[in-house]
Amino acid sequence: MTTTCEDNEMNNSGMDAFSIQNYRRDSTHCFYQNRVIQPLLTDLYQITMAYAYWKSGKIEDQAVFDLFFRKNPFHGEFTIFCGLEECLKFIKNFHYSAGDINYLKSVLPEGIEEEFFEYLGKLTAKDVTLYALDEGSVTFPRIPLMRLEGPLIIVQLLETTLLTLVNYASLMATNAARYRIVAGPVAKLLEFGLRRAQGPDGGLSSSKYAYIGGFDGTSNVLAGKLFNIPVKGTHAHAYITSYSGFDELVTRELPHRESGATADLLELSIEHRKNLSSVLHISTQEANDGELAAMVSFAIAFPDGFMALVDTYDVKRSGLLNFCAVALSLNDQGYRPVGIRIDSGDLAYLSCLARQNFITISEYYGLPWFAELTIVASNDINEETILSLNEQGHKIDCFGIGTHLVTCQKQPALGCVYKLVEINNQPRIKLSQDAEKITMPGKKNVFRLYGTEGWAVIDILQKDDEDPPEPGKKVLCRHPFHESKRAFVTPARVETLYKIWWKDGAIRQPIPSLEEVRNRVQESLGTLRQDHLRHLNPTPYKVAVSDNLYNFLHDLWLLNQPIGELS
Ligand SMILES: Nc1ncnc2c1ncn2[C@@H]1O[C@H](COP(=O)(O)OP(=O)(O)OP(=O)(O)O)[C@@H](O)[C@H]1O
Ligand SMILES: O=P(O)(O)OC[C@H]1O[C@H](OP(=O)(O)OP(=O)(O)O)[C@H](O)[C@@H]1O
Ligand SMILES: O=C(O)c1cccnc1
Ligand SMILES: [Mg+2]
Repeated sequence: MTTTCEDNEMNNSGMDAFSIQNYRRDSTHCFYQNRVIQPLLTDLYQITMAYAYWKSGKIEDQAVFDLFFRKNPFHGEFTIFCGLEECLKFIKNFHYSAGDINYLKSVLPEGIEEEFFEYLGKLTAKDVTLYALDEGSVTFPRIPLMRLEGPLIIVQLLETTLLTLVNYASLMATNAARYRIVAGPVAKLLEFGLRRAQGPDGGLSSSKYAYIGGFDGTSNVLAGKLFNIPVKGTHAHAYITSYSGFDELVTRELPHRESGATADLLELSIEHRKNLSSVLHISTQEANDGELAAMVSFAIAFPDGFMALVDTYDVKRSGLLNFCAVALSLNDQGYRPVGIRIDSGDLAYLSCLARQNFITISEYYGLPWFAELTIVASNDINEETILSLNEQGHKIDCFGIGTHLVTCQKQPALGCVYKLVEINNQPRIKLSQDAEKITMPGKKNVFRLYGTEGWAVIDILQKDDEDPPEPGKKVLCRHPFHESKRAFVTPARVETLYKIWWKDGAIRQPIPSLEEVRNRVQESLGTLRQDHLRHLNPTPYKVAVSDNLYNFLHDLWLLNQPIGELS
């Protein structure tokens, strides 16, 4: 299903997201565009180069650029490609306004010819062609995620913005996908990172790409509204600490869900707390009355969605006892509480303790659902914490994750680069002391070869004019730099990874919905063997070049590498 105007309007239930100042609705494709994404969101040197290209008569030059990265992030062996939809919106709307041109006149050195500004004012990306992988695909170092062809000046001018749109989106989706892998398919994952994100745009992007990468929802309300992502949340310690005793409770009554008969929820809870004290062998002496009052008031506000933070004073001696007392009172009034959140202490131990108490109560009171109450854990959780919790054994149903997820603390940037690989049909190569950094010259195509068991075996880059590999036919796959590293692969299936997304001034494929991209991530990861995905020392996935491309690359390398002289 692709996103249509109607879908968006329905999804947002008539809300006025379109009027939000910093987001605009694209007239044809009806998706939001952050207004910050515009041609001046670039590095000055792109515009300086544009002038120098223009001045030296390179207006008609045709260029090909590849956008790729050299190393998978987070010590992993895979990356999720994201950001394509944003790139397409940017390319589609690429145009310098009169205000942009005036600003550029004010910052560029004096003496720049007026005709250049006239040229810039008319510039669009209509002559650009964009090839790219599907958004949400798993990918690897050296695979060009995108290939851009078109007039040198415009394709050069796109560089920085495309990089900023792909780098963080892909890093974030990869990070989220890694959390999903360690948490397993069942645990719920909520993104709580807005307050710790790299500013408001970072916060919105992280919520979007965390969802795409496999999270179940976000606490970020605007992200929910703009991207139609499920929004979820509990409450903060402030809510609990805002009460210090029973007498601060203004409302105590809660009508029964069916009969409407009112009961004093505080009285019921105090009574249940007394009984629970002997059932759970916890003294009521140390249970905090302010905490109970806060929980009662929250339960009255949300009798159908009661979820309480239990670690404000002491999970074992206060929070759990108070929560269970209020939960039983809600049950008396015909409601089903939801669960607890633990935000400090030993999350393995406390979640097991909570689950044990829930089971005891469920058996004692004959309430099977009590054993199944949701346990949410938060507090500086990262991949390693989840792995460690898994080893220890825990009873957490849902992880709320902020700082480590959205700031990508383990690796704060994906190093995507944008390199010229061909100009006027002539290949270009960028040499480096470090062979791994040498660029792959020329227009290339990329294929994924699958084995008989359905796993992805290898990705192969070929020259654009080569015939694609065929199922059942042996393909020579070569390491791009090590002559002796070669293998024959007979694929059971061949996947062409590129599609043309933008050509002749129009988007050429249906834009997948957020849900489709999210599904694509899991489907794509599902084709990788487990050893590529494991946390510790994962096996690198092979990215090869065809024999033709190998020879082409090495011939050009020798041609361009000066021969040193020893004296
Ligand atoms: N069982 C566990 N195994 C591994 N790591 C855990 C476990 N329980 C909690 N953690 C992690 O340990 C860290 C504990 O943080 P910290 O030392 O600040 O303690 P805290 O419980 O938050 O303390 P405070 O009560 O003072 O806020 C957090 O990053 C948390 O995710
Ligand atoms: O820990 P994170 O992964 O970043 O998840 C988000 C955190 O945000 C909240 O804490 P808050 O800002 O209230 O402060 P705190 O860290 O002192 O609990 C919440 O209680 C989580 O602990
Ligand atoms: O809803 C929550 O529990 C929440 C939201 C943001 C940050 N920490 C927790
Ligand atoms: Mg915290």
